[in-house]
Amino acid sequence: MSTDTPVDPPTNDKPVTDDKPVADDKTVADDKPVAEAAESNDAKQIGAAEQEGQLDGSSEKQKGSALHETEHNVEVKLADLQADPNNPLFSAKSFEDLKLSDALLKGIRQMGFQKPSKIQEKALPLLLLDPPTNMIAQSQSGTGKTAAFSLNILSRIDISNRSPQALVLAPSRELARQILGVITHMGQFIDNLKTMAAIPDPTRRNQRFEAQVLVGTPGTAMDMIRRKYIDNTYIKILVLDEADNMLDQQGLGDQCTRVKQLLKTPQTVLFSATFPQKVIDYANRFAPNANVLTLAHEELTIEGIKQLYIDIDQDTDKYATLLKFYGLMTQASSIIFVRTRDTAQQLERRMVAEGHKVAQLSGALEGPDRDRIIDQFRNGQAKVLITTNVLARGIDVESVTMVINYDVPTTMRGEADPETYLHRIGRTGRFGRVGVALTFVHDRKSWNQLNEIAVYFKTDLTPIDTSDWDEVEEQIQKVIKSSRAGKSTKEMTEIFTGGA
Ligand SMILES: Nc1ncnc2c1ncn2[C@@H]1O[C@H](COP(=O)(O)OP(=O)(O)OP(=O)(O)O)[C@@H](O)[C@H]1O
Repeated sequence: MSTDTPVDPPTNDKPVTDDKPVADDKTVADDKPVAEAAESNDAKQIGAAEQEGQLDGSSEKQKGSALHETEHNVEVKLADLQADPNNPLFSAKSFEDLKLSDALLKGIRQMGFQKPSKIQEKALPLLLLDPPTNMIAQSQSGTGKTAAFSLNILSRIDISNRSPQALVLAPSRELARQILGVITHMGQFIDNLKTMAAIPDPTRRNQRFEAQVLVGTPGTAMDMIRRKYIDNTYIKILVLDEADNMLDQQGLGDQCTRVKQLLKTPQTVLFSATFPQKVIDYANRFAPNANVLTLAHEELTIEGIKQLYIDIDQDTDKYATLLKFYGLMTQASSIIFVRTRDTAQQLERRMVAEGHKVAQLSGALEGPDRDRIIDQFRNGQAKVLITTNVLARGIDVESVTMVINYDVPTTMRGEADPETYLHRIGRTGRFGRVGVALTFVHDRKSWNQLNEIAVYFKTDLTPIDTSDWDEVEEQIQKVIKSSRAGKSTKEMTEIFTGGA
């Protein structure tokens, strides 16, 4: 039974100056404890800073721990997926059709993008409308939402003006750094473009943010605007990435609202893979009269992610089971999600003491440590990352082939949390790749929670047959090995049903 305490602010967003902060810098726990009853185990089939170089690894593909295969192979498979009208990566148009500047087209090509995805093709023309119109847009994890809103920003800014004109807010410093990396990379051929991070940074004190594009976390952005280090006069685009998450959390939602109130009627753009009903009304008020692109929740699961679960006798056996997967976890990169900071720290200590190489990142760490750890994970120096929900959303590391839900994701009230499940597993299987998502259940309660998630998404989760570990290993290995070859879902299903 776990009695650990959580409280993991997603932004770790402390004021960056040494003056007294203007406002309380509220932070919100990203994971909360749930009193776990040791209930009977009865699992059944579950059905139905100034950015000149690279800030966060996202501007260069770092394949440190990816499996090797030819780029040609990947591109052929991706082209197939992008030619299928039912696939979220499909588009009928080319980037040239989207009326982007030559500098942007060059940037996109430099990033290796051949064709837009569905969300890019649909959202961009609406975002670029004149007069600017608000947008609420949803698309599956890993389908290129960042590029969609970044291309709008980079098309709209007036480069002759050095003042901030676009502000992107994200729920974690890691995601803010990643988005900044994407925008900077994409805009590298735009002369005189300046981009900067508005995240807690003790090395920057009392300095103004002179850049056309700012990407930050809500608390810091709010604080910096109030102290006039960010000039709000010309900010004409406000983007909330992972918008449902930010608007739904009391602290972050308040901060986002304050930021918006400090701006003069910006084009307000909300993006996420999930928009649960409970935040839709708030989203509509936050971005009034928006063009809306949404999906039904049955459409949200990504085909390339093979969803498995393992039924473990009791909580105390979870650790032993985890270790059985260690070999598979280190084949490429893996993320282990746990509910609380304490579990993350304990798991790290135990695994390291037993000679395993793992890294751990939670909101308990200071910003520079967080940056170091995520960068090590991106470049493959660390292959196994233990983390909390702080990294559940948005993080894009293409070598991640396996996600383990050591704890089933739950809300603060201990109910199943389908949205967090979807975001967590979406750290793999990105943009046409495949991956494995494995969830541990260890009692009736966790089984019920996972079942609720499966029913919500109308998706099937495959149980792992623990009577033959060699077979389990072989099956997972087949998926992992095919992970960058765009293996089709049909082929993956065959692997797990013995048909291959
Ligand atoms: N048109 C494209 N062609 C090829 N790759 C692309 C294209 N657009 C985006 N990508 C790549 O796809 C990956 C996922 O993109 P991104 O991180 O924007 O997804 P997302 O939709 O924001 O996911 P999440 O919901 O998890 O935040 C990135 O590595 C990005 O470089």
